[in-house]
Amino acid sequence: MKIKSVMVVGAGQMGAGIAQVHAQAGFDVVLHDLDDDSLNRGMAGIRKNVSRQVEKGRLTAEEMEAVIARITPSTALEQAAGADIIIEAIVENMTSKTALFAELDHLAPPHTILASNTSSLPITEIAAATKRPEKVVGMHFMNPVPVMKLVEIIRGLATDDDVYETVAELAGRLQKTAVEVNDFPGFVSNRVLMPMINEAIYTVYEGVASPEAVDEVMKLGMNHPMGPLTLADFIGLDTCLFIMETLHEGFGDDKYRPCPLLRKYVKAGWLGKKAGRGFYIYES
Ligand SMILES: CC(=O)CC(=O)SCCNC(=O)CCNC(=O)[C@H](O)C(C)(C)COP(=O)(O)OP(=O)(O)OC[C@H]1O[C@@H](n2cnc3c(N)ncnc32)[C@H](O)[C@@H]1OP(=O)(O)O
Ligand SMILES: NC(=O)C1=CN([C@@H]2O[C@H](COP(=O)(O)OP(=O)(O)OC[C@H]3O[C@@H](n4cnc5c(N)ncnc54)[C@H](OP(=O)(O)O)[C@@H]3O)[C@@H](O)[C@H]2O)C=CC1
Repeated sequence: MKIKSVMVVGAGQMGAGIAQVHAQAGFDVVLHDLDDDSLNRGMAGIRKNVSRQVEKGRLTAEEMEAVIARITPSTALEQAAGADIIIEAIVENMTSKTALFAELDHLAPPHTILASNTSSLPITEIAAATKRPEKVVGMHFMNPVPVMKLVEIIRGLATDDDVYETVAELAGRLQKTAVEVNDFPGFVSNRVLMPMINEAIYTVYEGVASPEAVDEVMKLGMNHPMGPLTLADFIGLDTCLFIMETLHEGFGDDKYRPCPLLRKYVKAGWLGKKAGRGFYIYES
């Protein structure tokens, strides 16, 4: 199937990035969120990102306006009726995602692919909330979406080969590389990345070193572009905790136990960069 129209649900840091890369690749995109404030924040982030490309001389001001004009912000989920693919990027919570997928299943035409950008939750379980599990797939973009080349594509138990091919081809049209993985908690990316971040948080919790020192060790010693605590703040500490909980529960293995300091920060509302405070303090 050739994708022509795209809907992205959730206009947070990932949803906005996903809408941006599709608009830049020439697709018409509906960007949905629950309220106008979230949509305005998402659209402002997109404008800021695309205008950086104008400053760097890669796009003209007219091209920038054309990219932004291809994105229609909307609070009406009924727009699902016009989409060939819907990419969900709402909060990393199974109850919220299954409720949304059940609703999308009612609103979208039978041919529409329902994709989830989940970081860790089982695609098979999300698919079971619909009557079209064969058309449900994981399409896991990396943050920041406009920069990172990978899309991890996750096959649920029932995902059709055609659906996998269509989504892999779509990733190619976005200039990204698709990597196929099977449906296990955390897939590959977060099964490997998140325990490293959780362990870095333990080193701070146990007083082994300050956040700055931990980050410096990993940047200078391992050539990571960001230290793990800066990266955790960048991802969002709520999302990091959700992912660790999914790994812990999914494998039943205590090696995935979320660090108590991570829980404490999330309870305090210190969610990282998006909240202005996490392991570091950010100016708005
Ligand atoms: C949790 C999950 O489920 C999965 C995940 O996503 S895990 C997170 C995966 N992501 C990472 O690991 C990111 C690690 N960090 C990095 O790769 C780099 O620090 C970075 C790309 C974010 C920034 O790179 P940098 O060299 O330090 O900064 P900088 O020179 O300012 O930026 C490099 C480019 O990225 C762009 N960029 C930086 N931050 C950006 C953002 N938030 N949004 C969009 N573009 C951004 C810049 O405009 C610049 O673009 P050009 O090369 O086209 O000029
Ligand atoms: N952060 C990251 O680095 C990565 C995250 N992901 C995954 O992407 C998803 C989104 O993460 P991220 O963008 O960071 O999160 P954010 O918190 O930045 O954004 C989530 C957005 O979804 C909105 N939302 C919540 N529930 C609904 C709903 N039922 N319908 C429509 N919109 C809704 C939120 O609105 P409000 O604020 O009003 O609640 C918010 O605007 C998660 O599944 C996450 O695991 C994947 C790769 C990387």
